[in-house]
Amino acid sequence: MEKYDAIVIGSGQAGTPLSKRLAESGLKTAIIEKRWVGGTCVNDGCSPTKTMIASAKLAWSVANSEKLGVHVGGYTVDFHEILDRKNEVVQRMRGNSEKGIKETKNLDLIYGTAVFTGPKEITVTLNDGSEQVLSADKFFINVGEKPAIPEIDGIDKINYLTSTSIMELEEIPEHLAIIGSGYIALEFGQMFRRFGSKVTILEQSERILRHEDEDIAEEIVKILSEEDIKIITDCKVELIKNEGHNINLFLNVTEQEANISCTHVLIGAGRKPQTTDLGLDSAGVEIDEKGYVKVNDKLETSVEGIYALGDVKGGPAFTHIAYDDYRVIRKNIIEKGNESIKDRLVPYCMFIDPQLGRVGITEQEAKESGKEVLVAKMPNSSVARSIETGDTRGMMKAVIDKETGKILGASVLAEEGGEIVTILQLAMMGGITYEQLKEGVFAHPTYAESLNNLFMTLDK
Ligand SMILES: Cc1cc2nc3c(=O)[nH]c(=O)nc-3n(C[C@H](O)[C@H](O)[C@H](O)COP(=O)(O)OP(=O)(O)OC[C@H]3O[C@@H](n4cnc5c(N)ncnc54)[C@H](O)[C@@H]3O)c2cc1C
Ligand SMILES: NC(=O)c1ccc[n+]([C@@H]2O[C@H](COP(=O)([O-])OP(=O)(O)OC[C@H]3O[C@@H](n4cnc5c(N)ncnc54)[C@H](O)[C@@H]3O)[C@@H](O)[C@H]2O)c1
Repeated sequence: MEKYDAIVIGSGQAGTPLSKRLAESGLKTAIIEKRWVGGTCVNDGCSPTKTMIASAKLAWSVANSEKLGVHVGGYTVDFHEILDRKNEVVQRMRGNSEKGIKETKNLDLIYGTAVFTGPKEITVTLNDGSEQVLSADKFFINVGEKPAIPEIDGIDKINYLTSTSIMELEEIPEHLAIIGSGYIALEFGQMFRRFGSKVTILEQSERILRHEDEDIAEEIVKILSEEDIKIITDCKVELIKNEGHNINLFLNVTEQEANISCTHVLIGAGRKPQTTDLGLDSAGVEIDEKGYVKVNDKLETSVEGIYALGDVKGGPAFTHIAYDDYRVIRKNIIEKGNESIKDRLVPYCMFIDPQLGRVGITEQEAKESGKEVLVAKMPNSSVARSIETGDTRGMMKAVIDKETGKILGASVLAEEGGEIVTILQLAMMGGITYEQLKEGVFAHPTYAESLNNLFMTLDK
């Protein structure tokens, strides 16, 4: 048995930088990865999707160029070239991460699948089939999530796609039906519609994006409908069947039976933690009823010296949150600090077009909490920059503490909504009030300048 000071399981967005810092601090460290360095974000998530979304956006811009007086005389989408570019981006990022690990002194990168086989002991089945038993004083679990497959009659008999396998398709689907209407459904749905697929989105709840404000969700439905994306809500997929080259989905839509025939089915119904085969019982690490590792606000598990970071601990599943988990652990363990994940801001951006940038609380959350708030709201048709660029889809809104004037949250559905909301996040971090933003001098005509106008709506 080989003994380490620290072992990181999973080379995701938290595990990779953490393993390097642990090793640099003088600890003999190993990082175990069963697949590829970089985890979901680099290999199956953020980077490949956003690379492909850039192609989809360009296709849409070309298709709509006449509105701005530019006539291009037709265009074609070469899916293979799009995939080649995506693969090149992914391989470059993965390669850089792997190189960084390999060049770090005191750090061993072991390719294999780790399973706890005792307290502070793991067995790694290496990719050549052999086994290694390793022990360490400290373990860091960063194994992430994988797509959750809903229990639907017949689902195992069809060749369904997940967010991972859809990026390896050889052809653009003729008709893509998507089960679910979250980030994965909406980002891939709009992307493939722009590549030429017919797209139908099937959501079991009464509306899409229930955690967002209703007006924001309605605006998104309107935008996607304008691109001929069909969204069916209140819909239960009861049975799925192959029918020749097609796949038939039998639906119960608001208690009416309906039927859809499509060529491909994408599952975008959430993700689940990769803890089932991790042997956490042998280590005594507690999980919740959904399989997420239970942690406190310092990311400590139920066993001293074992920590969990990133998606596997549940809660918001984003790359920047996994990375911030790394920061908390680094501060506490290497720099002897006293950091916590409690009350940290959780910004995010859904990369549909226009983007939905979000931070802090929504109007509906403010109402539920009974807090006295002001809500500033403005359509992008009032934004000079949007009018000039010819894209007035979407809206901006901010929730403000009535007593202090400080911003509590914001939703920006706009071109570069992710960047615009970050300005509001900075205001939240610095305690800047909405009145200061209303009177601030910002370069004309930028999206940032429209924040003057957003907060001026409160004068009326
Ligand atoms: C399609 C898609 C698009 C996304 N887009 C965005 C986005 O735009 N912005 C954003 O912030 N987030 C996005 N996300 C979410 C983001 O990818 C994740 O939140 C982030 O990657 C989580 O990182 P992590 O460190 O928790 O784990 P992961 O990155 O999932 O890494 C876990 C690693 O552990 C390895 N592993 C698992 N079990 C074992 C084991 N037993 N032994 C050894 N290794 C193991 C896995 O192979 C994997 O490499 C997206 C996700 C998906 C699926
Ligand atoms: N831009 C980003 O940051 C980004 C992009 C993609 C993915 N992600 C991450 O990946 C995670 C997973 O994304 P996701 O879109 O799969 O999950 P999600 O939780 O965002 O949405 C899943 C949706 O599927 C619906 N659903 C579940 N079962 C269903 C069924 N049987 N029939 C119909 N609808 C059903 C749910 O009601 C929900 O609306 C997200 O939580 C997010 O953290 C982030």
